[in-house]
Amino acid sequence: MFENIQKKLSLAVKNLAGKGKITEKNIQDAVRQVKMSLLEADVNYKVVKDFISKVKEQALGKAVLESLSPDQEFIRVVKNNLVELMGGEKPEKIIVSRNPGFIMMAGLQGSGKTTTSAKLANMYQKDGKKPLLIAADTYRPAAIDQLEQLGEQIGVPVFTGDRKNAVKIVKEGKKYAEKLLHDIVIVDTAGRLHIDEKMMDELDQIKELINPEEILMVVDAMMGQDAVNSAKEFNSRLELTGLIVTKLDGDSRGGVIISTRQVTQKPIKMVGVGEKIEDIEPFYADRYASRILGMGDVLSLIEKAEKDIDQKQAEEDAKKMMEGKFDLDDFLKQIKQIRKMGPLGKILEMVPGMPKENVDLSKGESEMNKMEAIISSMTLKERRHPRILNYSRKQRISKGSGTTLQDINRLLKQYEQLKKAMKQFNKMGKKKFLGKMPFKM
Ligand SMILES: Nc1nc2c(ncn2[C@@H]2O[C@H](COP(=O)(O)OP(=O)(O)OP(=O)(O)O)[C@@H](O)[C@H]2O)c(=O)[nH]1
Repeated sequence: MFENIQKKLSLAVKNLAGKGKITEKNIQDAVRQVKMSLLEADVNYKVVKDFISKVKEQALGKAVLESLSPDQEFIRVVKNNLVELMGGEKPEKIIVSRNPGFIMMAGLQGSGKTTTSAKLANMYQKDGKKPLLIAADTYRPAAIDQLEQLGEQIGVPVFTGDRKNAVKIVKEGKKYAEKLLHDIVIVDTAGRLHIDEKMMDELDQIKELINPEEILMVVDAMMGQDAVNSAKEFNSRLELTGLIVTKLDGDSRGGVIISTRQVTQKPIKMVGVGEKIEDIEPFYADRYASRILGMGDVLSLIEKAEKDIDQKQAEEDAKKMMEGKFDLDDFLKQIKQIRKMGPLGKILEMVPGMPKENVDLSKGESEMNKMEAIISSMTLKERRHPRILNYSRKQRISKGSGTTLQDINRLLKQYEQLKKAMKQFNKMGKKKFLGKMPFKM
């Protein structure tokens, strides 16, 4: 699946590798390839156009993350936008809150509607619910037999009524469900090869009758632009609540996911990934974006890089601190890092072995503000070598930071004490060090 898109994109970004930064000129080719790939995957032209201009704007304006190369950065931007295009990172759930709650299934013939109805029933049954299937696809009589067989296979009852009049079947099925206390009712409606007025009329009547919480259109991923057009029509007539895209396991072009979502503005709630009854899963836009881009390794690397930058820095700083090698610049970085985590006092409580009494960092936010202001007013040289801080330098800093000379001296004292304490801590090992402390941990 998605192979075409993957190959094209791989080629396009390969040409970006080795370039120093992202410019209009060097992404031209990659942008064109992304555009072609999406168009070839049957994504609607207008959707592609908007997508491309957004990606371009973001990629160009962006400072490349330190640990990423421009090609990786470009993929990152494309991926983030793809995820957004497909509805964001969180999968949207099918919501059934009433008792019984009705799910109405709609879609063209052969889209996988009957199979998907059974898959859903099976899913709910496994979840401890008591589902009922209503077979209202009278247009293709074999569909009723098919649903009966599937129902038997999964042990979920199937209401078939007189097998002739869909509206009547649903009406009786509803009563049946209420009587037998089924909590979720899934109605398999008729499909046609093409949308026609008679079918839509029937769907309207069924909708009126059951007032469904979910109206899900089943769309075949292999159907390309036809699927998109029919989704648009179904939605304008029935007001869908979501889509289920089937056959994503096959050789389909994944563009249907993007286009149907865009054209209807309705979420993809589930996807069908095989013919077996268990082959249904929630839709994770994130995963599909990765699959579309076909760069699993690069993408996980990018994600890791994003997370690691802070982490690596923190580890390096911590190591420096433990060795007593940190300067005031590191001290400032630590303060900033700590501030991100929350109130200082709380954090210090969590640090075992922190010499709270000797180094009084726990005076709270205002103290931290002062510290930050003081160090920020120093030159880099002063931060690296605090020993050069003579009276006139301190006076300048005091003015610049709006603090007193005492504040500055206190900070320097604390810094020296912490440095000493850390060195000692590192040399002795935690156990011995704590034994020397005037308080118990
Ligand atoms: N590979 C694959 N096949 C699927 C999937 N979902 C459904 N199918 C197959 O698609 C074919 C058509 O599915 P049906 O459920 O009969 O289609 P339908 O939409 O109910 O068709 P009508 O009842 O005629 O409207 C069947 O052979 C299913 O096994 C899927 O996610 N992956």
